[in-house]
Amino acid sequence: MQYQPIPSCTTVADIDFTPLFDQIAVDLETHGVAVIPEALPATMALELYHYYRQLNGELFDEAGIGRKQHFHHNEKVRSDKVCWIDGTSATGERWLTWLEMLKVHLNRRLFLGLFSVESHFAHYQKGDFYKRHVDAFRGESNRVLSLVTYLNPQWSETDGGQLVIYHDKSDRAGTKILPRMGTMVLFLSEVFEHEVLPAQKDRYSIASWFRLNTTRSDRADPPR
Ligand SMILES: O=C(O)CCC(=O)C(=O)O
Ligand SMILES: [Fe+2]
Repeated sequence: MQYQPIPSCTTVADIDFTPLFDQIAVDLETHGVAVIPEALPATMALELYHYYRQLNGELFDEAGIGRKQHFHHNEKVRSDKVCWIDGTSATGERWLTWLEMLKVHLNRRLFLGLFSVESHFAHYQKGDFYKRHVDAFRGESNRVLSLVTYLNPQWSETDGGQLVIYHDKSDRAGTKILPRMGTMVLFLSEVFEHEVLPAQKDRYSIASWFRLNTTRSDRADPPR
């Protein structure tokens, strides 16, 4: 189905996100995973898509693996390029505000104790992939909840680039999701292994992680 933008007279402030946030909460509570097509309103999705595309790779880095002193690049595992989203652009700021609203809602509904969120725009070029992995290792990281939002106006099976979510260690087939504009996928970061199959054309997405607070009085723990 073609992605239908909502009328341009509608602004994000007019949109009631409660039904979407409720659906996310129910799906996470029931399955630990939520897959919601056309979740992000077109006004927001298109703004993010156009803003990060027009940067033309400026501010983008090769994606890495691990955090802090364990951080390294490994193009055998992943080959996409990423741009961390911060509040220095109006677009980035609006996106972070939206994530904050979702965080507050999920904390109220599910008592997850989510404290902060980090988010990057990712560009996979033809042939790029991300091998099977988890976003957080039990006890080692404070990433609790992963959210991937897709920003591709046209995408079909033959374009590859599916996200595959594996339900347990022995699951070989997984559930495949096409990275279509507005689709959101959420899952518990420590629980679900997943991978991105090689994309056959440019693939755009935003990955976000909600984190617990591990700040101690003697050690600050900034988002990344
Ligand atoms: O883009 C996707 O579908 C998932 C990306 C991912 O797994 C990650 O960045 O950790
Ligand atoms: Fe991941």
